[in-house]
Amino acid sequence: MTTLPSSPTAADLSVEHTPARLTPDLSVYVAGHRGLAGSAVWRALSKRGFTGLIGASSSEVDLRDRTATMDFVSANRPDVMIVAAARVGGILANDTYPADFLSDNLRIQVNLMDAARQFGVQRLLFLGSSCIYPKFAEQPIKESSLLTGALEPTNDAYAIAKIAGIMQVQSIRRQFGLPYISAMPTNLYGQGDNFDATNSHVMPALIRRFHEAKLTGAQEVTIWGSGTPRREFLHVDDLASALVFLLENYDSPDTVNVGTGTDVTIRELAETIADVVGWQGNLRFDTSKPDGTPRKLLDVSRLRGLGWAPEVSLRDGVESTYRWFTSNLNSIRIEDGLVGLPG
Ligand SMILES: NC(=O)C1=CN([C@@H]2O[C@H](COP(=O)(O)OP(=O)(O)OC[C@H]3O[C@@H](n4cnc5c(N)ncnc54)[C@H](OP(=O)(O)O)[C@@H]3O)[C@@H](O)[C@H]2O)C=CC1
Ligand SMILES: C[C@H]1O[C@H](OP(=O)(O)OP(=O)(O)OC[C@H]2O[C@@H](n3cnc4c(=O)[nH]c(N)nc43)[C@H](O)[C@@H]2O)[C@@H](O)[C@@H](O)C1=O
Repeated sequence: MTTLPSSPTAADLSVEHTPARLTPDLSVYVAGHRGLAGSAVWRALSKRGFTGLIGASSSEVDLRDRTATMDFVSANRPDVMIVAAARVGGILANDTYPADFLSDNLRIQVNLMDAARQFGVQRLLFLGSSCIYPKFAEQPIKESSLLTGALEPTNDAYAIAKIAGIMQVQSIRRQFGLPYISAMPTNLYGQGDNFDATNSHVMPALIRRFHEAKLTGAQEVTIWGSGTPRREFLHVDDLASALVFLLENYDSPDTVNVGTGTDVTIRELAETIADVVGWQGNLRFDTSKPDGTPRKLLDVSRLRGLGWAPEVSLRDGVESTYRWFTSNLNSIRIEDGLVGLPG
């Protein structure tokens, strides 16, 4: 008679383990490797000598398609998977297309994580977002604030998809004992961002708008909302460094906030970008546009406690992003492709 190996108990799965080393001989599938976060992770792993990196564009493999996703993961059999593919956008895109944000993100992450489990992925990191926390969460927001209050309505559909992703990670750990983890980044920015005029996040939108105002000699630039909401901005190279760090050092069902621990008002951000771009004039606040959540500063003590800290200051990050933007005007990414912008 054969004896079946005993399944891990719930107690086994709730404890933190020491993760296996993330060595460069492992193959890593970076889902979403052409996006802001995924491309930064790809650069970080390449720098560390990983040669078995796997990626596919959405036109090659539409991750909303379950069969296509299963076939791709089955054919490539990655050791590690980073889930940085998602339908992503700024406040207006989230508010305008909630059905797409919910449906696309649920399908992408369910397909990827099911495929990971089925085809032997040893280690997985799922990326959520700080918008999963309640609109009026106590600041700075601890990971334990999850599901303690109502969400910000402009991005509640996207947030619910991301919360489902955290639960999928926890459920896979509980049922199958796999060391999958999730991380919740704050607002990101940097090279490779989406600079669409309408559907992007505030940082790329304002870099583009101030740049165009400088070129046209405009005396006034419009900022959406009141300018009073506070946001925390993390440079995407810092995000990539944090994610690699977590894959090497963290293994627990609890999600981890990834941020800088400091925030600024949107007015302060606009003033910084205007200064970096070299534009002077009047800021007009368009209060017909939504403000979104008044503040979402992450409590980053869990990640700091593990020994990781960000390196890029906001000023330096805006400067390097603007330098990258002006050096890549011929191929700037917008919502559905690449465009050339005036230089
Ligand atoms: N940007 C931010 O401020 C924040 C982002 N995050 C999270 O980080 C992750 C990455 O976001 P970010 O890099 O900014 O987003 P991007 O829009 O820059 O990149 C998303 C990537 O997902 C891929 N993708 C989208 N839909 C599909 C699909 N149907 N099939 C295959 N691939 C698809 C895109 O591929 P392709 O280019 O080939 O079309 C793209 O490379 C997301 O989970 C997001 O929620 C969290 C907090 C803040
Ligand atoms: C990362 C995060 O991103 C989104 O949430 P958000 O933090 O509100 O992100 P945002 O960058 O779009 O806006 C931040 C603030 O900036 C103001 N603002 C001014 N002028 C522009 C402007 O021109 N564009 C944009 N987008 N915002 C502007 C804007 O009114 C708001 O007060 C979520 O969808 C959510 O899903 C999510 O995860």
